[in-house]
Amino acid sequence: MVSDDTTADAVAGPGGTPPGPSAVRPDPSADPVFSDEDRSADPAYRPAASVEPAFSGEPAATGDAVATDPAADVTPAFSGEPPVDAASDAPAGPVGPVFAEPAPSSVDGADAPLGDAAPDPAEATLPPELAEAARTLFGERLDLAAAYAELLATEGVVRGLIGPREAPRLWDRHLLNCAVMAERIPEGASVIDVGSGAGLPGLVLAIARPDLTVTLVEPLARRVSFLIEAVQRLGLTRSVRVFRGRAEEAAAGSRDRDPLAADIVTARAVAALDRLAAWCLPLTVPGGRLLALKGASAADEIAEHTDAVVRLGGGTPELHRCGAGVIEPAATVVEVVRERVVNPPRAKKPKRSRGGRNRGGRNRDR
Ligand SMILES: C[S@@+](CC[C@H](N)C(=O)[O-])C[C@H]1O[C@@H](n2cnc3c(N)ncnc32)[C@H](O)[C@@H]1O
Repeated sequence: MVSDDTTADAVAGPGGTPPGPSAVRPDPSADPVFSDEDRSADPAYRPAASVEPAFSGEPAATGDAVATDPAADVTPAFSGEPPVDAASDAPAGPVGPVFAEPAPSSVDGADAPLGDAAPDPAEATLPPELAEAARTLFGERLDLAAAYAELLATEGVVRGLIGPREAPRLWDRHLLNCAVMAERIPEGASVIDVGSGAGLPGLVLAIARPDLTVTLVEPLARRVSFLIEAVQRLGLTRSVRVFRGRAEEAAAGSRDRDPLAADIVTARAVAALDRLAAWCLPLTVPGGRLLALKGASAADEIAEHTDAVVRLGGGTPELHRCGAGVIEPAATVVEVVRERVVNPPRAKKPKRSRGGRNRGGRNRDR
């Protein structure tokens, strides 16, 4: 369905759901935002038979994104760094640190059969009943939020990042629901949004809170391409950057790049709490916090995964209702403080026999 020939340009430039209840809807945790996009269309996708277990749509809030992550081979890079070749995902030559031009429609998804789902910018119109909440949360940046909503309802749908049925529900389900997380974020904080997808909640927070510096971490090429263009079109290049890669890669750093870290790490609909803690706590400065936007499963996840979170250096996860009195119902956010720095277990060296060969090898030679 949707091709991703935009990848090289996208990574050359600088720069999907969830849960959480919304102002007028039931808990969406069981109803992921992303459309069932054709994962095989993404160049980072590896078919189940050759690399990994079958991919069953988007990882849900409790899903196992690691085992099924089709982006395992992606070369991590900041936007502005050397691009990734669209076809192979191999690093290509260097390019200037400028945004890619918005991709021509012939390569960014116009080939996809849109049918009745042809995007209608009017669907991104702020419903009157949500206007007050939106004004409260976005203040004088409400126009910017509206521009982002329109981008999601048009390009986001065309590129298969947002299901067409989501377009009329963008404000309550996504923008407002994510924006309320801002109340848990201190003034001037640095934020890393893990598994940003189409920019949720990271871009929403950057819009609502110009005092924040936000890094969007996302491994999949097509989403990164969208994020880069969104950052450019919304004029957020000074406060938002896009890192293409997995959270684990962002935290590990490389020969050329320091590990990433921030005061606050956010995530929505990326993985269950134990896995999220394993990915996100290493990205959190000591004393900083992981904020996971969750749905109805939040309390169960806390009960199930507290031990694992604590083993990973986190404090006891706390459940917070955000946006009370602004959106109905309030959003559910699980908060974990990084209390201790726990180093990942070191890989064991293979045991060697006296002759210097490992046992497995000797046995095999027999
Ligand atoms: C269901 S989508 C949610 C997107 C967005 N947060 C939202 O709420 O709409 C999950 C996202 O997590 C990303 N992801 C999966 N594993 C990841 C990892 N290890 N590090 C960073 N992102 C990851 C996927 O590529 C995907 O874009």
